[in-house]
Amino acid sequence: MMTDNPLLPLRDKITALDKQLLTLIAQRRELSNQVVNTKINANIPVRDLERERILVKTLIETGKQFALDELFIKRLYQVIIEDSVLLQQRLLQQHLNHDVIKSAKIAFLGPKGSYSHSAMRRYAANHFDQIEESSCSSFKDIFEKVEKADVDFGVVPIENSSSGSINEVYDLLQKTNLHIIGEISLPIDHCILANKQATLDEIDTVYSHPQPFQQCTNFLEKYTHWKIIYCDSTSSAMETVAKQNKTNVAAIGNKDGGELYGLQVLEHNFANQKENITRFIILARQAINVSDQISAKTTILMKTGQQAGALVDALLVLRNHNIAMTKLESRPIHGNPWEEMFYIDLQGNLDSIVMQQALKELSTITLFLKVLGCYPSDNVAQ
Ligand SMILES: C=C(O[C@@H]1C=C(C(=O)O)C=C[C@H]1O)C(=O)O
Repeated sequence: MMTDNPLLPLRDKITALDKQLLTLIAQRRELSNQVVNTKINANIPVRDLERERILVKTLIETGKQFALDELFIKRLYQVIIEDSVLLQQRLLQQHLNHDVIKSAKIAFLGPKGSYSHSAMRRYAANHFDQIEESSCSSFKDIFEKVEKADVDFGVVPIENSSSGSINEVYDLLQKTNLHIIGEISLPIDHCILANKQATLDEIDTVYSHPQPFQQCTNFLEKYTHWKIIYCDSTSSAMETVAKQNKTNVAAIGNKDGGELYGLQVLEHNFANQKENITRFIILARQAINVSDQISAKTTILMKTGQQAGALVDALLVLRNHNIAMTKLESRPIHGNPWEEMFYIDLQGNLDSIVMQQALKELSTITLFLKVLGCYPSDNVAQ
């Protein structure tokens, strides 16, 4: 005989409360939307860290009355405020660039189900009403499709918190005329994905893109008998495993992608760094303007002379203008052995007076200097 689930009445109440919570969050978002209009008219910066600090402090006090934990409230509002700030940044950017792009064609490393696909979808959801997805089999292919105007934008990974820079992408940036117009960071939870019925003990062959293998070396040391096979993307690895339909093969990729190919998760969250994050950049043929009311990043490419202290001299220019550097990367210049190209991510707007002055000074002491792009920073740390 069927018995009624005793949890049902309470679960119904929880569901009803959750609906109210979402309604309130949507109302809060709408207010944030109105706030940005006032900020545009009065030229006020989007971010107000002091207001955020006082707000969270007050909420923690209020939470105490309901026995709510301080850390819980901090985490909850970090997410809510981040969403609010990113929403305002996007609205401001649309206002400045007059570009509410309804429909866009975007290239990514595919097939569907790759991390690049997830990053592309997340970026697109916040920027366009409609998209046409263009799946590519290499990073080079993505660059070429944007350059040839086969697509409007390209999304490529640039660095990962476990394995570091994605050199192939840095090398392609050296030769392209494309501009970086945005960035998006995606938490990466690698999974061992196998066909139904398979168990971890049976696996002897693992397919994936070289990147996940690099990010999971500690975990892979436990399985030295696994044969490792490189693929164009994590999703093509999943596709291969699903097609073979055997119980001794597996792919490393993400859970959602695995579902798409009918694979089960045997193990997950095993990257060398527990917080495994990949930062992706968005490429376009045209540079964008970034509002001085939001936090911006400028990426430059430069080649210094080979004399002692040449790089230090260049970095001193940045320090003297109080420009913070969030990343410095160097890559060999093809055809010029032992010469290096430097990639620098700077905190600041390309159009600001300090940045313009710093770049002017840098151009006099470097052999080559190019701005790869200025774009809104997606880092909304509090
Ligand atoms: C909503 C505002 O914009 C930003 C977002 C905030 C929020 O979501 O609470 C608070 C301060 C600002 O950084 C505001 O200025 O009030």
